[in-house]
Amino acid sequence: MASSLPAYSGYKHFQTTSPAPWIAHVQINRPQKLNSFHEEMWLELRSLFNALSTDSSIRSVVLSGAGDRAFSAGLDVVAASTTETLQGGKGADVARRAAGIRRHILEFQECISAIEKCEKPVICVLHGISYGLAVDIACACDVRIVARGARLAVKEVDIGLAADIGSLSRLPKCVGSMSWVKEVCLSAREFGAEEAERVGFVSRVVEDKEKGIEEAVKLAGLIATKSPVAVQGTKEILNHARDHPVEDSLRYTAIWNSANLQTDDIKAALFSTMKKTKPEFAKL
Ligand SMILES: CC/C=C\C=C\CC(=O)SCCNC(=O)CCNC(=O)[C@H](O)C(C)(C)COP(=O)(O)OP(=O)(O)OC[C@H]1O[C@@H](n2cnc3c(N)ncnc32)[C@H](O)[C@@H]1OP(=O)(O)O
Repeated sequence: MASSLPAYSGYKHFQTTSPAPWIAHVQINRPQKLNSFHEEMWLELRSLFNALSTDSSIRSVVLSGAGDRAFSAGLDVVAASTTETLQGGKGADVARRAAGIRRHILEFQECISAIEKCEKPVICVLHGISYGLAVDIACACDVRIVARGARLAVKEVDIGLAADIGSLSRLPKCVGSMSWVKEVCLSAREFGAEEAERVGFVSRVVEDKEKGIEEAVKLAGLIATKSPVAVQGTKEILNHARDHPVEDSLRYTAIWNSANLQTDDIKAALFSTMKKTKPEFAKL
């Protein structure tokens, strides 16, 4: 039975509970519209993940979508069609209109990047419809689990735009084949759970959403038993390594660990290994 997390009860479109110590389970909570996102939601998403990032009582996060039908159907296309940005922007000339639109896109990108920047590992469970913005979000997560029967698509070309909130930037870094990335991004064709696993986009396929959440919570629980200094450092260094040459990554790692090797957690972990006990680590 999950317990409530009062600090996160004020979010209108996300329900956050704690299924086990140190773990937050965030659910996108707009199932009647297949968890499609309007602006208030992505602003809430940023605020929520920024808060989780520095919450020392949380060590790992699970992200899923409420309802049986969708992780998310992506951008709320009804709300979006009336926004200034998709109506061509406001301003006296093209430069001023472009500046407004650019700022809007950058802010939207930042909201999704809040998941990647969250200091705690984020595991997402994709089920049902996972279109467009859902893939942008999944790409920003650290681990992806998918339920059999899921229908994923980098849908943006179907609504007339080049994806601009992260899929085109992150998907090539999540999977090995640029040919496959181009195929799904250029065509917006759907792909399923098995294909997502075959190309390496997800690390496992599970029977259904419930099983996915169960496995995600179990994985989040295992991560939470480790030193938070080690876990948060590992996320930071892996994300840095993804975007930099090996030489730069090695230098960054050395600098990062010149502080973090001084942690008490190493002594505690080594002691527990020798004594065959479970280490306890202070909050971070
Ligand atoms: C600046 C740009 C930045 C970011 C861009 C992101 C791009 C994207 O996310 S692209 C993807 C956009 N999403 C879509 O194109 C999906 C649109 N929806 C559908 O095609 C269908 O709803 C479906 C997902 C195939 C499911 O069809 P069906 O099983 O027939 O269910 P529905 O009755 O259509 O849906 C139930 C209910 O949800 C509402 N809804 C579904 N998707 C959206 C959506 N994306 N935006 C807003 N509302 C959505 C749908 O209208 C229904 O609502 P009712 O009130 O029951 O009518």
